Amino acid sequence: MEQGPRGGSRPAEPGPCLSSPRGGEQAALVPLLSAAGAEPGSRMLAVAAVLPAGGCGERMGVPTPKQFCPVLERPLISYTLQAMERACWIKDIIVVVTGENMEAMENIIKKYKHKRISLVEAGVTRHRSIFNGLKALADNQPNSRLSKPEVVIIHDAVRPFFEEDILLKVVTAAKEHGCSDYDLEFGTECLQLALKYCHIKAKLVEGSPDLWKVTYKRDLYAAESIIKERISQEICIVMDTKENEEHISHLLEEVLKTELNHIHVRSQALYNAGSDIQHINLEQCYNFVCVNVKEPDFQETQKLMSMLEESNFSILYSIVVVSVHFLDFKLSSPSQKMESLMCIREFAKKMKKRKILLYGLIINYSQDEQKLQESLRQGAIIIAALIKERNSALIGQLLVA
Ligand SMILES: Nc1ccn([C@@H]2O[C@H](COP(=O)(O)OP(=O)(O)OP(=O)(O)O)[C@@H](O)[C@H]2O)c(=O)n1
Ligand SMILES: O=P(O)(O)OC[C@@H](O)[C@@H](O)[C@@H](O)CO
Repeated sequence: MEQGPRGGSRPAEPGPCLSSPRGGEQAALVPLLSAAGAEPGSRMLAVAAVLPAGGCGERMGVPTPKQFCPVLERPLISYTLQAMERACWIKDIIVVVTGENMEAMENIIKKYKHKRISLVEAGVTRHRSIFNGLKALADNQPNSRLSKPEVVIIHDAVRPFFEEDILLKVVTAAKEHGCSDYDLEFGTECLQLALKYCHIKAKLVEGSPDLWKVTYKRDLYAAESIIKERISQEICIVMDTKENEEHISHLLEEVLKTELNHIHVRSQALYNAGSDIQHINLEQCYNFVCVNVKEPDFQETQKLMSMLEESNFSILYSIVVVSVHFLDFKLSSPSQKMESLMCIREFAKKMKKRKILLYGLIINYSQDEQKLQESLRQGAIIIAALIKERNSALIGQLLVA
């Protein structure tokens, strides 16, 4: 797949298809692709994808092939599958891996609950791997549950960042366009090969800068930064009070909104969420700030953590929970409060195994308005750093603002 224009910034989720494709030229294709949008009797375009993942990643210089290298503790290829699965109109996704990595790939599919995937054995070159993937989709395969598609998207398994709109553009181009001199001049070798050997008129579709390929070790760090940036965009403040009842939670929310540009912050009273915290999952929030106003210790945070644990939120990404406690430093010392919260350390270690990163934050609740604003601002900066860094070495620490 070639590069396409920038789409939304949210990562895709496996599971139910929540997004609906939009946009000018794509609109015409939507009824062809979406089962829900198809007119009775209209024919749906059959689309499949082949993801070559059979390379050894020599240029990366590490023993693990780059498609299996962990990024935020999850194999790179799982991010690519996650993005591909977002297009629910792609019927089959063929992943091409070497025989020796077949089992590892099966485990990844199981662990991260990827859907619509079939595995095929790789060839010695990328083109041969792709060819094997295509052969599996041909209509003459004995005992195959796969049906022959009209359009096949070929996408390197090591290009994890792309949106549904570029997939639609590529499929549209495959259906509608011919090949221009310009494409042949400035396109990739794949376009020339398609023309030379298959007499297929290829079309180059412009893509976003995010579509780059992970090739060298530094690219893994870049990928990690992009993912961290994306999952830091949503923060849910959870409090142990009814909404608007407690001034302090809302002050913190206001400061977070002004201090953390571009980040979407929203509040939720925990008692409202009840045991049904699943609806937050649908909006893909992986960051929680739990404000313990009424409870003397971190009972409210524990309640939230049990809910998160039960809901199995953390399959794809680790979740950051910042347990916030207010204290007037003039009336009692922060060290006393710290002592009463010491058990957070053991609890954080336990939660780490469930991919929940727990940190503690004590904020000075000064009666002096100016001081209070200052400590809230400092608190917001600490919260932002914890969420952006997702540093597991700092779990269970009690920070003071
Ligand atoms: N025999 C091969 C070689 C490559 N690929 C896949 O093609 C994509 C793009 O190729 P490239 O970046 O060159 O990957 P590697 O061959 O693994 O890297 P290197 O050239 O550094 O060894 C990767 O997803 C890779 O796994 C494949 O399926 N089969
Ligand atoms: O240039 P590199 O060897 O890094 O990339 C090889 C392929 O991934 C690349 O040629 C296709 O994706 C382009 O169609």
